[in-house]
Order: sequence, then C-alpha cells, then structure tokens
Amino acid sequence: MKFRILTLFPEQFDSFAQTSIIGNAVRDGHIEISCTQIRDYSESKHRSVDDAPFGGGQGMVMQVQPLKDAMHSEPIGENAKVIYLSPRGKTLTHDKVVELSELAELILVCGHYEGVDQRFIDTYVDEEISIGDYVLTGGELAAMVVVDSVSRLIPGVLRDANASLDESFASGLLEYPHYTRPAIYDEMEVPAVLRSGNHAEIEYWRLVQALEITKVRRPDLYNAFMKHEHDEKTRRMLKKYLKT
Ligand SMILES: NC(=O)c1ccc(NC2CCCC2)nc1
Repeated sequence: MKFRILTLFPEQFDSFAQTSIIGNAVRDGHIEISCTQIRDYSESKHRSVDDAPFGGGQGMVMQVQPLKDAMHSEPIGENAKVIYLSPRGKTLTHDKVVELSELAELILVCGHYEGVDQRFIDTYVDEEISIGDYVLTGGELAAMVVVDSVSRLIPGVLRDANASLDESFASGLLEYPHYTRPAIYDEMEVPAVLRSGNHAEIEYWRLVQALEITKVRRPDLYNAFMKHEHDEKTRRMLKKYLKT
C-alpha cells in the first residue's frame, strides 16, 4: 500500500512514519508513505497557496492550482483513491478502513485554513472522510488516523494477524478488559478465571465482558451484533449468556 500525503506540513509526518508499528511497516516495505509539500507547487510570489474567500467571510481558502500541480507531481496509480479529510466527510468506520486497505494507493489531501476551493474537490477528490465530529486545524492528524488504521490491516504489518480481528469493531463488539502481571497490584487482583487455564471458560468470560461493555457503551453495536449470524461456538456461548 502506498500512501501519498499532500500537505503544507510534511515534517508533521516524520516521526509518525518512523515510529513503532508504522515505522516498522515502512522499513519492512509493507507500506510506503510519501509526502508532497503543496507549497512547492505554488506559482505565485512568496509561494502562497491560499487567498480570500469569494463571498466574503473570515479566513482563507486554499487555491486549486498548487493542489492540482502537487497532485500531478507524481503519476496517480490506476487503483488509487483520492481522499480529502474534512468534517463534512462520512465518518470513518472499521468497514471503510477494510475497504481502503484493499487499494494499492491512497492519496490523502490535507487542508488548512477554512478549507480548499470546491473546484479541486469536484475535480480530484473521490471521497471526503471525517475521523469524527470535531474541527481540527488541518487534515494532517486525520490523515495519520487513516494511515494508522488502514496499515494495521495490511498483511505482515501486525505480528499476529488475528490480533487485528480480536480488536474492537472487527468482531463487532467493544474489547474485553486486558490484564497482565503482576496478578495482584495495590490489592487489586486479576479475575481468577483468566489464570485458571480453562480456555473455554476464559473465552466465555471474554465474550460476556465484551457483550456487557458494548451493551452499556454502544447499544447500537450490541443490537447489530445480536442480529448477525455467528459461528456455532459463538452461538452456543450467546445462548448460555442470554440465559443468565
Ligand atoms: N473531523 C475530521 O476528520 C477533520 C478533518 C479536517 C479538519 N480540518 C481541516 C479541513 C479543512 C481545513 C482544516 N477538521 C476535522
């Protein structure tokens, strides 16, 4: 997967692209992250990329020309999708992340100021995506969220492949609680079942915890999960759970 980031602040991605899981994925060649500095493609003096909004109002708008030329500074792959990060976009979900992870190339356009000229969006952007209902100073943090969540689904990026399946959302439920050593800390003891070695009981305990947490915090996910088909083992555990 190749991520191309169009941004005014490429330096913001330096440590992100070198650190931890993402850094290893880049080093191992599972993903590529290349930033294009939009300002390098400004044709105006003082390398400006924005101008006042037609119709008046406060703030500035990013102009089409620098964005267009930054976009064409590298060939746009066949199986590439151009995404503009903005609060107006459809909110990112696990299903969308799965869909994006199957592409060969993602071009992520990071806006600043009040946004970008609509003619750029109409001509080049395939999809507007939001990471949540709040406003950020620029699209860069949202772009990193897309890169991080999509990269985790690229084969080879996570050591233990089904780790990403156990995670929240992949199973359709919020995650069960996690514990590690020591078994007792500040008089707080790890639930005994987790140290019993009884894998069936442990699996059941984890499912119940996930169901309970999801029922309280995300009843929408809980109801959807209860409507879905499940494998025989899960069905059996659900039957037992619903009897309690
Ligand atoms: N919720 C989001 O995903 C999001 C994305 C971009 C942004 N701000 C950018 C967009 C245009 C100018 C700054 N704010 C919020």
